[in-house]
Amino acid sequence: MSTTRPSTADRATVEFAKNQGLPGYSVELKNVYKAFGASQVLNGVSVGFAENAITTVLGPSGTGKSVLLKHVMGLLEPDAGDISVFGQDIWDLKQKDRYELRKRCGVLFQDGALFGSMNIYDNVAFPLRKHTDKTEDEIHDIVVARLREVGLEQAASKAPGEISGGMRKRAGFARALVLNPELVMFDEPDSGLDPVRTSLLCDLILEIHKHHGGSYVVITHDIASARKVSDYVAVLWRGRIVYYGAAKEAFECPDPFVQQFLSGSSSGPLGMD
Ligand SMILES: Nc1ncnc2c1ncn2[C@@H]1O[C@H](COP(=O)(O)OP(=O)(O)OP(=O)(O)O)[C@@H](O)[C@H]1O
Repeated sequence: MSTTRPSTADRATVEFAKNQGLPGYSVELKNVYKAFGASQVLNGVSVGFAENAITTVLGPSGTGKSVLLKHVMGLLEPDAGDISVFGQDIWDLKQKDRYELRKRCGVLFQDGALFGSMNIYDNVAFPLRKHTDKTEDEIHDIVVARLREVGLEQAASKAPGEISGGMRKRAGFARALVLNPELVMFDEPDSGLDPVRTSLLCDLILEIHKHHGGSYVVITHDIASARKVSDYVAVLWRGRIVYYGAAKEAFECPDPFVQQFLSGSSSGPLGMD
């Protein structure tokens, strides 16, 4: 008897994960569509991001990876489709509740998105001062611990402009972690870093994930980073998830597009368009 291989869309659903005895998903997108004017960027995206695991969303430049991330953050509203975070449909929530939900999520933007007018310590302390009633002593302990974790204890008093791009990313990572988020999203953490610093940042992501757990979503087009950090891989192309699976399987996937993309080859269905 032949068994039918489940489709990418099936494999990325909560129901499938439950049936397979796999962990559930912190985030689930079902048939999400988004256009900007005539440009259809998300064209029926269905994918889940597993609890307590690192999922990488890979895809060529301009394919909508950052747009996808902004939908998960509730920063962009889909034209159609459902987005649930921690089991709650974010667009069914009142704005106040969506805001509360967002506090359970940390984001590391491409450039760290630090406030240029604040030193590194104050940047990392900012979410604690804004969203909690903690005393300055309590905030101090948390900020110092987080800065130590990312190797920036000595840079606490520096301005973002006085440290390197890699250090800014690490500071952004420390800030993304201060509220103990259950979901952390990384928008191209490797952009602008040389291969050695990219590899070190990947080590840091793995180490901190091992220590704190949670659901991590890494958006990138860097295959080496994906190989290093991923438990699961989702490949986004032309507004759809064309592949979803365990990282080990992904790199052996026979699909010509996935193979071309994951091997970085110039021959295959993916061109410059
Ligand atoms: N707010 C917006 N208004 C109009 N178009 C947008 C907006 N945000 C994104 N786009 C368009 O959506 C498309 C996808 O952009 P996105 O930044 O998500 O790509 P990406 O896959 O993250 O690319 P890269 O890997 O190069 O960062 C692009 O054509 C972009 O111009």
